[in-house]
Amino acid sequence: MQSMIAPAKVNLALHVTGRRADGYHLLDSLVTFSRHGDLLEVEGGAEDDFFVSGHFAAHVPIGETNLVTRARDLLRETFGERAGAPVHLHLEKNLPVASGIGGGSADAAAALRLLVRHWQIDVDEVALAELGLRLGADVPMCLSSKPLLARGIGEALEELPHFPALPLVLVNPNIPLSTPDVFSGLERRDNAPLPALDTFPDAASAAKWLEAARNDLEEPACRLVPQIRDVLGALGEAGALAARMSGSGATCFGVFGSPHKARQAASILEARHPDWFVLATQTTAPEHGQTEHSQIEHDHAHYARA
Ligand SMILES: C[C@@](CO)(OP(=O)(O)O)[C@H](O)COP(=O)(O)OP(=O)(O)OC[C@H]1O[C@@H](n2ccc(N)nc2=O)[C@H](O)[C@@H]1O
Ligand SMILES: Nc1ncnc2c1ncn2[C@@H]1O[C@H](COP(=O)(O)OP(=O)(O)O)[C@@H](O)[C@H]1O
Repeated sequence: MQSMIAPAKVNLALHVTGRRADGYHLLDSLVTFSRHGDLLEVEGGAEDDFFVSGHFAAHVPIGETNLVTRARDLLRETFGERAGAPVHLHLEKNLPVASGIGGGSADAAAALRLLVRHWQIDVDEVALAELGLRLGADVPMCLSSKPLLARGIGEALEELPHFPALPLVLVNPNIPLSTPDVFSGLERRDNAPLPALDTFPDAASAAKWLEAARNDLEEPACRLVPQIRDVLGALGEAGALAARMSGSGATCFGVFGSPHKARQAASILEARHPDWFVLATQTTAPEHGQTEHSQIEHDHAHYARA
């Protein structure tokens, strides 16, 4: 059996800078990945099957739209016989679904990596990213899972080799948000790109830089789910140096000065808001991309009572 973490993606900043003729938006986004995520396991079997467990399993679509089985089928379509042997796939769904932290995209990226390894298919990183893009705009960045700048529709990636690991608290009010609905609500699509990136020696300097950056999707997302403002306010009250929404929401993150402060804030938020998803975590350093993840971290995750 082989397994891999599918880490949560956090858009620390996301500027919408234009729109392509096909309707996809042009982005300029600073993206990091968390130590926590879903877990995907693969092993050979007599026939294909796919099983989902974990706190958010009930929210995962099973069938043709699932991004894990779509990744498997895309590899079969592309590599034929070489990807022929049946596989058992098990997804432990720990991240909220449709929540702006790319859980489905991360699952797809983990499935591509694990299956390519399982079937011993020789495919280079560029070709794998091209396959990933066919599953979703966020899949190439999830294949990297390192701190990076994402441009184009999210597929033009520039890794940031010196980005620090940031202590974060992720909070979701347990309300799913549809990505296309949030993009549709944008009032402006020609916003300025990200401010110039500095070197960030620590969390405080990253939080300072965030003051001059935005998530342009925050406004339309808040119109659809006003509780996002409550989440941002609660993160601020719990001591976050900066608090923003990730992706198309509704998950927000707070940046904290130390892992200890992040855990303390998560405990406060859990006590005050037992119906929210709260997770104290840390972003991965540049030397820890998806290929190096081996073990999921379950500690300090608080899942709202269903
Ligand atoms: C907004 C972001 C930011 O990282 O994250 P999430 O909120 O999904 O986590 C991504 O751009 C989401 O990427 P992903 O979720 O893979 O998008 P896709 O499946 O390719 O597209 C879903 C829909 O989102 C819209 N879309 C997506 C990406 C993009 N650059 N422009 C868009 O307009 C389109 O309406 C598209 O039909
Ligand atoms: N393995 C999966 N996990 C989560 N969502 C999935 C998966 N496969 C398909 N989906 C679909 O993808 C959509 C986006 O989910 P997700 O990637 O969690 O959103 P976001 O990128 O906004 O965090 C969901 O509405 C869900 O129906």
